[in-house]
Amino acid sequence: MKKALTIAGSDSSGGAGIQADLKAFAANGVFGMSVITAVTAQNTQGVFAVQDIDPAVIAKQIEAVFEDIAVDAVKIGMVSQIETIETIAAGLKKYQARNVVVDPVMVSKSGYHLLNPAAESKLTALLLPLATVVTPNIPEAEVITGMKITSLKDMEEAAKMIHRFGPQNVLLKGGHRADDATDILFDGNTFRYFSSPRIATANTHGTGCTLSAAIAANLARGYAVYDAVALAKEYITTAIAHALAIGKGVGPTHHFYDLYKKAGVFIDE
Ligand SMILES: Nc1ncnc2c1ncn2[C@@H]1O[C@H](COP(=O)(O)OP(=O)(O)O)[C@@H](O)[C@H]1O
Ligand SMILES: Cc1ncc(COP(=O)(O)O)c(N)n1
Repeated sequence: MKKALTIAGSDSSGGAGIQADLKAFAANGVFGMSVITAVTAQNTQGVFAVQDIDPAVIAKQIEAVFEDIAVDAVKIGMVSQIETIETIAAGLKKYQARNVVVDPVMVSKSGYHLLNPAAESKLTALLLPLATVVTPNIPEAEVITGMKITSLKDMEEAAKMIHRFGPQNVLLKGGHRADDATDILFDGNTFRYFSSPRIATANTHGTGCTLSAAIAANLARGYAVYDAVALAKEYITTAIAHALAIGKGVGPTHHFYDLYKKAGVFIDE
């Protein structure tokens, strides 16, 4: 079985972060492992506290995994602080990690800064060059590029600018626009579009985490980047279409819809 590692923050409500990644790994057929960068006290309504993990302990988690197990892909999510980013970059280089998907998580849907704004340029400088695919949403792409993004043309322009920071591929997600949910993949030469109708739902907690983890799982299984993204886009669309109205706020995506359906489990219980 292929093995994927998530390096990210814990979401106590299970909808985003490490928890979403491990569910997406399992549902996409890979063995999931985790390096926890921060513990958040979070639910569908907001983020209430964050404890960043000591960088020495992050380094040890990375070491414990890579010294023992062959890692087929890595997904990076919430990275909190400058020292966290430096530690992760050093670890990925030391172990020559491959199939690295960087989700440049900055601000939660509830408006909480999961990345210290002082660390934004560090993330761009140290993690983007190590990425096989970087997956910014529109607000993150605006921070990375400094440009305002409204149209698909703007998204293409921003993807080009982000590519100059060194990732092999940029997947600029269009979830935050009003139109169809169109994501753009740029490999330095060609733009490819992944589109789905916008699903009318309030429950989109963890969509970015889920998508990037599914891409990492597909890369671990040997899919080329385009196919890994195409399959992950199908996965996230199904997961959003059947998102769960859990909690009082923005509910999580449904990771096991297809499996539950096959098993005859009453999925909306
Ligand atoms: N309402 C929606 N309907 C269909 N797809 C969506 C919807 N919202 C987001 N997506 C898709 O979910 C994925 C995550 O996108 P986005 O919400 O932009 O990321 P993030 O969670 O990082 O803010 C993308 O593929 C995006 O197109
Ligand atoms: C620990 C953690 N990591 C990431 C996110 C972003 O979630 P989203 O995918 O909804 O933007 C989050 N809310 N919490």
